[in-house]
Amino acid sequence: MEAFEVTGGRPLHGTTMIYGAKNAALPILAATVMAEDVCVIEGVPRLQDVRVMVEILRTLGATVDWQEDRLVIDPSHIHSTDVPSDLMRQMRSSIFLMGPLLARFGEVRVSRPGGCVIGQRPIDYHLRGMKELGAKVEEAHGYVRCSANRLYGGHISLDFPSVGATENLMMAAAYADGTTVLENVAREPEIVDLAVFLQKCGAKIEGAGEDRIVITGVHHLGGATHRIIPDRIVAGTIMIAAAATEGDVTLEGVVPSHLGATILKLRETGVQVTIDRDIIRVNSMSPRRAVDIRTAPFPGFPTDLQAPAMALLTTVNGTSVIRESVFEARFKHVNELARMGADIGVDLQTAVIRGVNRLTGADVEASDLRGGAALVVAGLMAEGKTRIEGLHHIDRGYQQLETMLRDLGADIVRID
Ligand SMILES: CC(=O)N[C@H]1[C@@H](OP(=O)(O)OP(=O)(O)OC[C@H]2O[C@@H](n3ccc(=O)[nH]c3=O)[C@H](O)[C@@H]2O)O[C@H](CO)[C@@H](O)[C@@H]1O
Ligand SMILES: C=C(OP(=O)(O)O)C(=O)O
Repeated sequence: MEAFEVTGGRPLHGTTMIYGAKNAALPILAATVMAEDVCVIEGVPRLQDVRVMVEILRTLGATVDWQEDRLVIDPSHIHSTDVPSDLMRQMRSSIFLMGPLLARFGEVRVSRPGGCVIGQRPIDYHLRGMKELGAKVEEAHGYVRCSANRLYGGHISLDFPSVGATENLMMAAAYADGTTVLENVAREPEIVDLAVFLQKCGAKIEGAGEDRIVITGVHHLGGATHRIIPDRIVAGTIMIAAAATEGDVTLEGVVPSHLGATILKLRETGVQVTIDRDIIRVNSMSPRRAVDIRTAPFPGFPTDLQAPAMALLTTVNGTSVIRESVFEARFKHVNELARMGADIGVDLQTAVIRGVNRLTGADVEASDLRGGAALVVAGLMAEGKTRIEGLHHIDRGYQQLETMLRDLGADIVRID
């Protein structure tokens, strides 16, 4: 079994370039099945989830070729609308095939998606939305089949601004007859990126990035060339790791406005963060302070950075409180951080972190993607050696995290 071996205590120093966002690339790759011509998607990160999405597209009949960091996708020979359940199980983002396949081909068959186990993660908003657009939804034997001769514009208001449901419904509505109004939708930058890609293909979408999106359906989407936005969660993870190791790191190729809440919180802890166009520098030479964090949909503090932020807070002076308001079970990293000497109490969705003098290296296991990243941050801070198992979770969302960190001076190796 693969593991990371991290010897802590080395401040991160240097410059790193941030690659394309997993959470933007995955819905955009799924959306290419709606195009009638070749699409070129640039800046695609080489991650496990992307490999699974490529395999799904190929299984459906698309031609997909890697050219450096580019994916060239020809969807013109898609012959199946049935996403195999072994691929569905491998990641949450497989659900993004539902809207595009249904809209373009009139039917889709999927099973419940897999992904990080951080809560129940139902797909009821997705299904209710598809029904609102005129689809027949049948669930049996663990499969969901949606069908419709044509989808029709509708008025849908989400109970919670779900990122995935916003994206799935926006894609479906792009190909429906008439106008769709989506309300109480998510405003994440990845939603804007998906809308920009769809617009390049010919879709008519207004309001992406706000809480109300209006889509006027079209009957043809062409191909397009599109570059994926930089990964704000990877950037945030590196910023937190720099702060946690009292380092000095410059990130290039970022969009600082995507990281507003993260920058504010880091500054509140006493870390110096400077911004110059698409460059962020994190300098953390002085002692840090405890802070309280509440995760929330964008522009709030991202739930995907909750675990790495918790690792950082384990050794700051005072007591920090983290409230996880997006997912009901996203504290699995707490027990592993405790093995390393962290003092954290959890009550439902609230964690109270009492700062300790230092963490000590231990054998720990990642049980989800960002929880895994938190253990890496903790390992970089800890005295001695930390061995982190469960790398398949981390590899879902970080492109060779160990190489990126080693280039910044960390002592981290992947061992078998
Ligand atoms: C591939 C991708 O982009 N993943 C991101 C996406 O996940 P994902 O799109 O799965 O997250 P959602 O925004 O949909 O989930 C938010 C909350 O809504 C609930 N919910 C969602 C859909 C639904 O049909 N019913 C329902 O109850 C979920 O259980 C959760 O409690 O947004 C999350 C919240 O920012 C991030 O942590 C994930 O990294
Ligand atoms: C939870 C995440 O991913 P997914 O939605 O793909 O499980 C994540 O990226 O942190």
